[in-house]
Amino acid sequence: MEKRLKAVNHSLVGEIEVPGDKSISHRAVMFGSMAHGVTHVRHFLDGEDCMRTVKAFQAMGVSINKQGDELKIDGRGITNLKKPTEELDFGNSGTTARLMLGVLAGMKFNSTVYGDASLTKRPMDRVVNPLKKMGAKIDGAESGSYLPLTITGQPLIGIDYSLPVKSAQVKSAVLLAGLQAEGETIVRESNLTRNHTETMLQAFGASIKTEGLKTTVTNEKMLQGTDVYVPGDISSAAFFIVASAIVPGSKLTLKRVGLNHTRTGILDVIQKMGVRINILNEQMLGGESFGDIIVEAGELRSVTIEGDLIPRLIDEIPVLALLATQAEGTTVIKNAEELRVKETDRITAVTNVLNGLGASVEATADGMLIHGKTQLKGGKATSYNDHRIAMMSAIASLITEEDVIIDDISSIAISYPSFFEDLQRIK
Ligand SMILES: O=C(O)C1=C[C@@H](OP(=O)(O)O)[C@@H](O)[C@H](O)C1
Ligand SMILES: C=C(OP(=O)(O)O)C(=O)O
Repeated sequence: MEKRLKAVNHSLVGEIEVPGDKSISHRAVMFGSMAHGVTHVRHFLDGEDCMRTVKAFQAMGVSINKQGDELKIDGRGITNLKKPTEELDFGNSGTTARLMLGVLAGMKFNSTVYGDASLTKRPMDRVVNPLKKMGAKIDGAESGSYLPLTITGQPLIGIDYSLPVKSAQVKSAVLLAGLQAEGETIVRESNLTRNHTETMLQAFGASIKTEGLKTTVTNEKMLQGTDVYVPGDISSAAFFIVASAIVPGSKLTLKRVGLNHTRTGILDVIQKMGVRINILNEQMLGGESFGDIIVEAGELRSVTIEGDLIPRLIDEIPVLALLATQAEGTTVIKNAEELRVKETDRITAVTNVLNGLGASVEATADGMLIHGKTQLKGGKATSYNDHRIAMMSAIASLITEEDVIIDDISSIAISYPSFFEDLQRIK
């Protein structure tokens, strides 16, 4: 579905509560299903990706009832999950695919999993390799590097594994397999990636311990259901944070947004760029902190985004690149090669879309150079069927001289089905 968007000629003012965090929503469904007893989830993200995870567990015999953004999960326990009634379709969801491989590897049954055209191109060997070291039997194209994959459930043994990629999905897959493995499973990271798996597993009663960059989990088949509140997704809030930062005179409040330190790189970067941020009403539930973020536009300057910061803002880089087009000087983004294996190659996609709208962006092997400040003109934008690229283009339209026409906005339902309603509310 194509969409034409017009610029605004006034500042943005108002309040938005973005939907629940995608990473936390996936994990709530998984751990609630694998636990014994009932788990209630509040402010669940009712997006296409998380629904893939819901459907996978329903196919394994778990009763999951959804009413609006609330879920009631009647957990079956890890050992009582049933052989799926069908091949599992993970759609566009990398998180579902990687984490579910860790769950399925140690089951007593066999399963087959597949995804859409984008997911079929994304690397699965990063997860399959450590799982094979644990004793898993996973078959598919190129030694199991790509979906579709067939998993022959096996007894697993713990490993001590150093992550070769900065990926929370790989870390989580190994930890979830570790719950079913004999002995200890240790995962070591070189950069801290999002830690929602570790935090939530603790709330479900797993014996898991993190010391610096090392996480250890032991066999735990008796997770206990608990209630989960899902804070707003900072990766979704990012679009409105940037909107508020690029439209002169704006002041937006984003209510109850997740503020887990492993996810707040965007707040550090935009403050360095000159955006004014205030955090109010900070609270903590289930080990996850959240609060209201107030964002006020200011004079923007360029920054360098690299190293340890990258995993803390990886999904926000497309919209941060848009922000950088409005900053004086050259913004350098490096060490972000992971962007090349997301829903699309996001380095190529962001460069092409922003240049098409009138920006000056150079792609590099592991990032981008964004020369600012440029007046964006507008015109056609390709979404590459990637939700984050489509939403970045929609936010760009707020400041273009002419309309922006996005070729297809359907991918936005992956992570933010109510995006245009929220955009309309502050426009
Ligand atoms: O664990 C997760 O929920 C996620 C981890 C990140 O992926 P990688 O683990 O591939 O970096 C992120 O890009 C993705 O949107 C969600
Ligand atoms: C990369 C993303 O998700 P996933 O890996 O789950 O497809 C994303 O939401 O930007």
